[in-house]
Amino acid sequence: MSGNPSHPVPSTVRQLVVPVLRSHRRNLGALAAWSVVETLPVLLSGTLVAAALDHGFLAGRPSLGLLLLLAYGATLVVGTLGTRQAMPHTAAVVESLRDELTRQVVRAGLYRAVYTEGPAADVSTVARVTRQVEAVRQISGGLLLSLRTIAFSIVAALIGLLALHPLLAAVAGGSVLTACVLMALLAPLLRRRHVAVLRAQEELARRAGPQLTGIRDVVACGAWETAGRAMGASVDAEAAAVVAGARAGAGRIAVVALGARLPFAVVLLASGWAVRTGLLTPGALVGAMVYLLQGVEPALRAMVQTVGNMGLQLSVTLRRLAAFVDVPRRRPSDSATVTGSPLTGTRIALKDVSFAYGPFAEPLFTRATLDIPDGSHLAVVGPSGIGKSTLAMLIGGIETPGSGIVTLGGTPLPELSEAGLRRHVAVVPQESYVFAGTLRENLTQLAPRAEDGELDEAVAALGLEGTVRRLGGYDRPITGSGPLSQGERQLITLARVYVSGARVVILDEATCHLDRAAEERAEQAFGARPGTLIVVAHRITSALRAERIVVVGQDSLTVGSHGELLAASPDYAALIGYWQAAGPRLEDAHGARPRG
Ligand SMILES: Nc1ncnc2c1ncn2[C@@H]1O[C@H](COP(=O)(O)OP(=O)(O)OP(=O)(O)O)[C@@H](O)[C@H]1O
Repeated sequence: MSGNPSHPVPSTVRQLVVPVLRSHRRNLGALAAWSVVETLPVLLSGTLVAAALDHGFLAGRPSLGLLLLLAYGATLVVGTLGTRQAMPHTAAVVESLRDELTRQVVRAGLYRAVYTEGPAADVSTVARVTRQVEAVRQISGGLLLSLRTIAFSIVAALIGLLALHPLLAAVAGGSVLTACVLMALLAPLLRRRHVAVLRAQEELARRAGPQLTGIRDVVACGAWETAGRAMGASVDAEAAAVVAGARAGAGRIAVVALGARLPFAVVLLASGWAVRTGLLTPGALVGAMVYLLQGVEPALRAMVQTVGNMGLQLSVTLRRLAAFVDVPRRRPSDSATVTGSPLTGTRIALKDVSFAYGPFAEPLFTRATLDIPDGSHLAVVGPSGIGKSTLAMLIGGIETPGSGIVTLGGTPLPELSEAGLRRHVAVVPQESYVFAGTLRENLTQLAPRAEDGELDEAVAALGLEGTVRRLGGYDRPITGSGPLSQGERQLITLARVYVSGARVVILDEATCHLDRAAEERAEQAFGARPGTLIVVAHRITSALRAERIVVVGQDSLTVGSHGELLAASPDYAALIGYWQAAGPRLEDAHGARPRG
C-alpha cells in the first residue's frame, strides 16, 4: 500500500481508467465518428473560401462564390449536429469513470479507517471523495471533448492546407510540432506546481477540520486568534502555491505564439511574393489564413488550456486518488493464501478462538470451540452485551479472531477470497439496508441473474406479497409509494438474502421489527431453505425453533438442545426464566414447542 499520496502510481491510474475505457469501446468509437462530422467545417472551410474567391468573386461569378460560401455555412450546421451527437457518448464514459472512482475511494477509505492507524479516515478523506472525484468527472468530461476537438481540428486544418499547397502544410505542421514539444517540456513544471497547490489545499482542509468542528468552543472561549493562527499559515501557503502555479502557467502564452501566430506571420509576410510568383492564388492565400485562424489557432489555444490546466489537474488528481485507493483487496489478516477453490460443504468450526475488541479490553472468548454441522439450525442466546453479535461476526468472517481459527467446509476463513466468503455466508444485521431503486434491484443485489420465479418464491416464503402489491410490482421505484415500515425493510433485506446463493445465513436480530407470526414465517422459510441457519435469538420462540442452541456466557459457549440446556446450564435456565417472566408463557408462544 502506498502511504505517500503524491507517490506516482501510474499502474494504479491505468487500473482505474483503462477498464472503464475498455467497457465503453462502443461509446468511444461513436465519439470518434461524430468528431469527424464535427470537424467537417474546419476541413472544408479554407478550401471552400479559396474556391469562392478564385472561381467565384474574382472570376466574375459572384453567384457561384455565394453558393460556395453557403455550402460552407451548411457544413457549420452539420458540425453542430456532430457536437450534439457526441455529448451523450462523452457523458456515458465520464459518468462511469466517476462511479468507479467513487466506489474505489469509498472502499479504500473504509479499509484505511478500519485496518490502518493514523488519521486516514478524517476530513481529508471526505475532501478527496467530494472534491477530487468530482474534479475528475468535470475535468475528464471537458478533456475528452476538448482533446478530440483539438486533434481532429489540427489534422483537418493540415489536410486542408495540404490541399491548397504542400508548403503551407509544411510551415504550419512544423510550427504546431514545435509548439507541442515546448508544451511537453513545460508540463513537468506545471505538474509540480499543481501538486503543490493540491497539497496546500489538503493541509488546509486537515487543519480546518478540527477548528470548524469545534467552532462552538472557539466562540465560547473567545479563541478566535488562536484558531486563526492555527489556520493562517495554511491559508497563506495555499495562496502562495496558487500564485506560483499561475506564474508557471504564463509560459503557455509562448506555446500559442510559436504554434499559431508564427505560421500566420510567415504566410502574411510571404503573401505578396507567393501571389506574384504564382505559388498561391489569392483565394488559396485567404483560404490558408482561414485554416490558420479558424482551425489551427483555436485548437492550439484549447490545447494549451486543456493540457496546461485540465490535463495536469486530471493527471495529478488521478495519481493522488490512485495512491489513496492503492490498498490491498483483502483485509490484512487475509494476506496469507487467497484461494478460489470450491468449498467442501459448509460445516463451520471454531477452534481455540480467542477474541477481544482491543489489547486492553476484557476478552469475550478465550480458546472457544464450536462445531456447526452442515444444514443445522442453531440459535444463539445469552444476556445482553455478552458477545452474541460478536460470535455471529466471527462465524461470518467479519471479525477475525485474535488467536485460533474459524473454518468453513474445512477451509480457514482467511484462505477464502472475500468474494467467495460473501457468496457462501450472509450475515444479516438488525439494521436493514434498502436502497433507492426498484424492488427488483433491491432483491437481486446479491443475485443479479435471479429470475421472477425465484423472486416470487422468496416473496411467498417470507410473506412479502402485500408489500410487493403496495409498491406496484418489482419494477417500480421503492420510494414512489410512501415510506417503508421497519418491518417491510427487514423483510426486503431477508428476501434479498433468501434469493442469494448464500448457504450459511446468520440472522443477527434481523427480525426484531417483525411481529411473532412474521418472524416465525421468516425463520421457517430460511430453515426450509438448503443450508445452515444461525439465529441470534431475541425471543424465546426463536430459540425453541432451533435444533440446537448455543448459550453465550461469560467467556464460555455451551451447546445443547432446549431440554439438555435447561438441565445443564444455569445461564440458560435463568434466561428462560427471564423470558417467561417478561413475555407470554413458554407454551403459549405461537405454539412453539421445544425441539429437544
Ligand atoms: N466494535 C466494538 N468495539 C468495542 N467493543 C465492542 C464493539 N462491539 C461490541 N463491543 C462490546 O463487546 C461486548 C459484546 O457485544 P455484542 O454486541 O457482541 O453483544 P450482544 O450479546 O450481541 O449484545 P446485545 O444482545 O445487546 O446485542 C459488549 O460489551 C459491547 O459493548
